[in-house]
Amino acid sequence: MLQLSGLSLHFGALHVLDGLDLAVEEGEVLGVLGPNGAGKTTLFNVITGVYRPTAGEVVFGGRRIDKLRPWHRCRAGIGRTFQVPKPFTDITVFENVLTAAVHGGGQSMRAAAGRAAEVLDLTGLAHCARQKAGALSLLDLKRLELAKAVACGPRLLLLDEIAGGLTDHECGTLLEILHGLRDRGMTIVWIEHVIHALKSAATRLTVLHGGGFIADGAPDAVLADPKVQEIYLGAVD
Ligand SMILES: Nc1ncnc2c1ncn2[C@@H]1O[C@H](COP(=O)(O)OP(=O)(O)OP(=O)(O)O)[C@@H](O)[C@H]1O
Repeated sequence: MLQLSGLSLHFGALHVLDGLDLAVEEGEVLGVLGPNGAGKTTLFNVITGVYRPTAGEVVFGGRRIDKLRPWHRCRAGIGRTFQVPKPFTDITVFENVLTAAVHGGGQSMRAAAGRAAEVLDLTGLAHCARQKAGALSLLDLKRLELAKAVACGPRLLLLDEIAGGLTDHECGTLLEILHGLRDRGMTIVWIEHVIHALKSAATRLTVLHGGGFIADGAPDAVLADPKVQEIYLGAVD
C-alpha cells in the first residue's frame, strides 16, 4: 500500500531521514518506535506532504505522491492524527468531524453528515457530539483527533502518539477503538512511546534511529533486539 524508497529529509546539516526504505502492506498495523528526536513525526510529515523530501520517493497505492499537496494526499486516502490535538475549539465535536469529512474527505455536506454521525459512534464520541470541542477531556480530544482522520475516509491511517498522556484505563478505551479499526482491515502506521499499547495492536514494529531503521519485524523479536534495548528501551526511565 505504501512504499518509501531512498527517502531523505535534511534540515541543513541535520540529516533527520537518510535514505529510508519501507514497505507497508495492506491490513498491517505497523508500530514505529524511536528515541525522542529520531524523526518519527518528520517521517509522517514527509508521507503526508507537510515537507518535501530532499531525495527519494513516496508511492501510495501504486502512485507516486511525493509532489502532491497535503490535501490531495488526504483525498487520495492517507489520514493522520497529530501529536497535539488542535480541534476548532468554538464549534461542536460533530461540526469538527463534519468539517474533516467535507474538506479532508471531499464529501458532499449530506454524505459528510452521515459519515460524521457514523464515525462519532465508532469512536465513542456520540455522547458529546453537541459539546464545544474546547471543553473536552484529553481522552475525548484524542478520540476527536482519531474521528477527524477516520471521517476523511482513509485507506491508510497514520497515528502520532495517540495514546500519549492517557491513564491506563483511558488507554484501554482508546485501544478498543483501534482494535475495531484494525479488525475492519484498516492499514495503520502508529508512532507510539506507550509500548504495551502499541504491542497489543501492532502486527510488526520498526525502530527509527540515526536517520534509518535499525530493526524491523515481529514485535517480540524487535523489542528483544539488543540494539533496540540499548538505544531505545535502555534510554527511557
Ligand atoms: N522544520 C524543522 N526545521 C529544523 N529541524 C526540524 C524541523 N522539524 C523537525 N526538526 C528536527 O528534526 C528532528 C526530528 O524531529 P521529530 O519531531 O521528527 O522527532 P520525533 O522522533 O517525532 O520525536 P518525539 O518522539 O520527541 O516526538 C529533531 O531534531 C527536530 O528538532
